[in-house]
Amino acid sequence: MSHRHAHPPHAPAPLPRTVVLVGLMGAGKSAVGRRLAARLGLPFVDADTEIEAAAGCSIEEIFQRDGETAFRQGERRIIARLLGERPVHVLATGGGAFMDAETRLVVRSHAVSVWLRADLEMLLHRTARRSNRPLLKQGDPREILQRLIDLRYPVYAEADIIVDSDERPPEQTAERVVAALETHFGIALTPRVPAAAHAGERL
Ligand SMILES: Nc1ncnc2c1ncn2[C@@H]1O[C@H](COP(=O)(O)OP(=O)(O)OP(=O)(O)O)[C@@H](O)[C@H]1O
Ligand SMILES: O=C(O)C1=C[C@@H](O)[C@@H](O)[C@H](O)C1
Ligand SMILES: [Mg+2]
Repeated sequence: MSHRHAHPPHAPAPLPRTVVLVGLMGAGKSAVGRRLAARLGLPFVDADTEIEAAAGCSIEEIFQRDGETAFRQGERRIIARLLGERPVHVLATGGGAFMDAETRLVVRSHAVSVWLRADLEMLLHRTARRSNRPLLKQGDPREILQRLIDLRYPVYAEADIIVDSDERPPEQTAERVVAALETHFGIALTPRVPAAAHAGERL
């Protein structure tokens, strides 16, 4: 009967599409994406990491050795493959990925896109430490990020959903993405394996 296939009470409404996170370097695509995936009980995939694994070296090395154009080609190919082959997941893209028209088309047809929007000061603060951002080493980070904001924000604005990634902790940003997804799809999303229920079963 239909009951046998019904979701157990604590199962989520299944997310119909992969969530693709877009935004500038430091927007929190990786940090928020990892938490969002955990919250939704979905696998988390980081396109930058996948590109590095496929190339066998870091993004900085790809930029140095093969140039940005080659990196962009690899990025386009890997994102198309991930969205075509992987079941529903949370995908953090590299900051430049959504600028590619072909990638935007693939994202539009396979996924729901979420722009994590952050202002210049926030981005500067968050990118001050970590590397893997060869673009920020080409000059003054403030000037570079401001230029990228001017260039990219009108395109990021094409995303299905926009969530502000501000000074609040990434967990809260992830929760606001969940709420926006619920509104977008008109469904209720609950964790696949609620921590409390899981612990309870083990007692
Ligand atoms: N509220 C927040 N939301 C997102 N990230 C935050 C927040 N607070 C602090 N961070 C930190 O900011 C840093 C940059 O975030 P993250 O690496 O996720 O950016 P990104 O969008 O993946 O950038 P890139 O495009 O370069 O990969 C991380 O160290 C992250 O932990
Ligand atoms: O904004 C960008 O163009 C980039 C962002 C990073 O995620 C990496 O994909 C790479 O450093 C390029
Ligand atoms: Mg990242």
